[in-house]
Amino acid sequence: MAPSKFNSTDSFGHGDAGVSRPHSENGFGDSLSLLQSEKAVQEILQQTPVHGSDDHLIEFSEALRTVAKALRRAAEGKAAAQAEAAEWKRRFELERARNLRLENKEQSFKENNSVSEGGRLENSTSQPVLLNQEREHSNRACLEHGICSHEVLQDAKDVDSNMVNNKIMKKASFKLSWRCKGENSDQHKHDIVYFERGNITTAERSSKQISLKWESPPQTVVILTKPNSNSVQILCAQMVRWLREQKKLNIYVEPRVRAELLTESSYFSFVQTWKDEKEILLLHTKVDLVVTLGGDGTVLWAASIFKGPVPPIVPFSLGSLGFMTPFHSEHYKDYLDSVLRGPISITLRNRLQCHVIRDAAKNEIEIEDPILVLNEVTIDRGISSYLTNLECYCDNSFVTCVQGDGLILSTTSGSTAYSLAAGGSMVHPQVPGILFTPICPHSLSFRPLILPEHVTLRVQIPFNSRSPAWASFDGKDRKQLAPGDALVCSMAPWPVPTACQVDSTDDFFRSIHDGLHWNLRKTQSSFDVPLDV
Ligand SMILES: NC(=O)c1ccc[n+]([C@@H]2O[C@H](COP(=O)([O-])OP(=O)(O)OC[C@H]3O[C@@H](n4cnc5c(N)ncnc54)[C@H](O)[C@@H]3O)[C@@H](O)[C@H]2O)c1
Ligand SMILES: Nc1ncnc2c1ncn2[C@@H]1O[C@H](COP(=O)(O)OP(=O)(O)OP(=O)(O)O)[C@@H](O)[C@H]1O
Repeated sequence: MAPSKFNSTDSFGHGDAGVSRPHSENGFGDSLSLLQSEKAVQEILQQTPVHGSDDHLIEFSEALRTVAKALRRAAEGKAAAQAEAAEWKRRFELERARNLRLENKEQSFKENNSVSEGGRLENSTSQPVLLNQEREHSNRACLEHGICSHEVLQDAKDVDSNMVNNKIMKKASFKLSWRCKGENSDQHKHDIVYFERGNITTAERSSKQISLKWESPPQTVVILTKPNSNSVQILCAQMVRWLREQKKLNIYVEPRVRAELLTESSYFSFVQTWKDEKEILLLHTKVDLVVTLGGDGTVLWAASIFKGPVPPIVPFSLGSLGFMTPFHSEHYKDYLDSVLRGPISITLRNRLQCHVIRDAAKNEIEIEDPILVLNEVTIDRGISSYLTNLECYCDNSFVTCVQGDGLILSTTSGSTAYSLAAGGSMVHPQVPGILFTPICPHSLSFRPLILPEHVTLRVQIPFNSRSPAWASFDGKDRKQLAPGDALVCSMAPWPVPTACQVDSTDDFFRSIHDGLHWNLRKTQSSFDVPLDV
């Protein structure tokens, strides 16, 4: 992301940018007064009908309209800057938390000479050095061999919560690399585009198949299940027992599921769970693998639990459609066996990060927490019978105004869900892009778009909108957007890695064939008589 644009309210590119100067220059004070002034100007314009003969009034009202436009742009600049400020703040806090964690970790290794049995953390005086070396080595490996290497996520201040049977639980490390079909060597070229002797050649493509290889065995699994289903409950109990007895894994489930298991038998008392939101936020530091039992909704649910990094997910299909659930539950032992052994193909499913920017909160530094979606964010008319009136911007360029039932901003994973029903294209989940799909637009020429992954989209509810709009996130958590509010949306830095049954492409085609019966048609019969060629 580009550096903060606090002083760039004049970069909307609509011609009269000079009007929206930084606050001290334009004489209007802060954005609050900007928007109040805009409202006041709009009111004057509405209350004062101008007749064809009033030349001065026409001139005056034109000038007022220009001022109103300039004020709106300044306010929009503020909304974008707020979103960006929040993003930088979040990054800063993440970085600070990471540094603190590393410092604590090294400190705690210095203090504890021999932390656990089993020789894992013996020779602790040399451990910090080793950790540094490991980290350096892994960083180098990351740069040399793949898109990302591993990170050992032992949170020092969470040592207690990560201790099971007096053993420190260390997250399993793994390496992700491109799997190059047909390429003999493991060599990777890192420049994405080559420019040699005047010829431009692409070398790396982000849509190559990604392979996950465990560098230490996974130890902890969380199983997430669809509620209100007997078959899911039965399978869950069998899987927990098998993973514990045959694979010696630590197992987490949701509090509801733990209660169900304990009602069945006290045997399941080893199963762990979490108490509150704070513990859920730490789940990714303890869990090596996520297993979902349900349909696509359960995968969406699993993704929504992880507000930051997501461990690899193995989605078992116990629903009716299952676009994102390629594993059949009958063969769960074979599948889990091979996943735990690795290497496995994975699909890195991008998520969208959505910020709701309230007009009413324009003076506050804090804005609402971002919401991450795996399928899509939808802005629609809710229960209102009026057309939506959504002003859309891509980075700082005006895109269009959506007048219709609403707009879907979808990931490529979500392209087979609501966006598809609204006429959007189906897109392979590893294609980096954001789908811009209108819902029942009241115009003959509004075709859906696919935009590059790096853009920031902003959907603004104008003050003259007849009614509020509603945003929903993966079909849930509806939020009202009042006139003046905006939704800012960009690609999140934390994708959802889902295990493939075969590979990303094979799984994708299988899902559209089996799930949608895509382009299924009786084969046309051949001619009965031989063709005269
Ligand atoms: N008109 C529509 O098609 C429509 C309307 C509302 C919501 N939805 C979709 O439902 C999703 C929420 O799913 P849920 O299971 O929690 O709700 P749900 O139980 O109402 O199921 C919605 C259906 O959408 C399917 N689905 C979900 N994600 C999919 C994907 N990525 N590809 C193909 N199909 C997918 C599910 O399998 C299910 O059959 C939303 O994110 C939205 O995409 C679709
Ligand atoms: N662990 C969970 N806790 C709460 N709600 C869940 C959980 N898992 C799934 N859900 C919700 O339950 C609903 C149904 O789940 P899911 O889509 O997986 O099942 P399904 O409808 O049988 O499958 P399909 O979507 O393939 O038809 C969804 O709305 C989903 O958000």
